[in-house]
Amino acid sequence: MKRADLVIVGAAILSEGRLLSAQRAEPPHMAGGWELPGGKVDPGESDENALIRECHEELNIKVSLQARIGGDWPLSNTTVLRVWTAKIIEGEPEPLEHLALRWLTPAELYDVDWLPGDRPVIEALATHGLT
Ligand SMILES: Nc1nc2c([nH]c(=O)n2[C@H]2C[C@H](O)[C@@H](COP(=O)(O)OP(=O)(O)OP(=O)(O)O)O2)c(=O)[nH]1
Repeated sequence: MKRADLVIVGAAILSEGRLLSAQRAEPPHMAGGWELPGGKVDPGESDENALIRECHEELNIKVSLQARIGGDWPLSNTTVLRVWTAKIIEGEPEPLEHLALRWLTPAELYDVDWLPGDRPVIEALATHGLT
């Protein structure tokens, strides 16, 4: 099996039993879809540091990572998504690079239009519980 060329890291940020979802602003074919905050791991950077950096750049918060959810979630033939649950240790999330942010309770988990690659992850998170 081919190793993934590109690793995307995503944060399932949890607070008071809710999950933070973020609405993509670009590219045009993904704009409006909802995702977990995160992004590409830079060369030489650890997955964990990339995720902490992305949360700061995108949301202006400091997070601490908790549990890995699953393994490599495929996004395409060459890209995988790796997900950690996270807690906010400083700041209030601001949509610096997203169209909107929304906190979802367990009952609201499927109220947003998740990007296709995220849907199995959201199911795993529902099983994990939003704590
Ligand atoms: N961050 C994030 N990206 C996701 C998720 N699901 C999913 O399919 N993607 C896709 C969207 C993008 O094609 C890619 C992430 O790229 P990005 O553009 O967010 O990464 P980045 O912040 O490092 O961006 P840039 O420096 O290239 O602008 O992964 C998800 O839950 N979170």
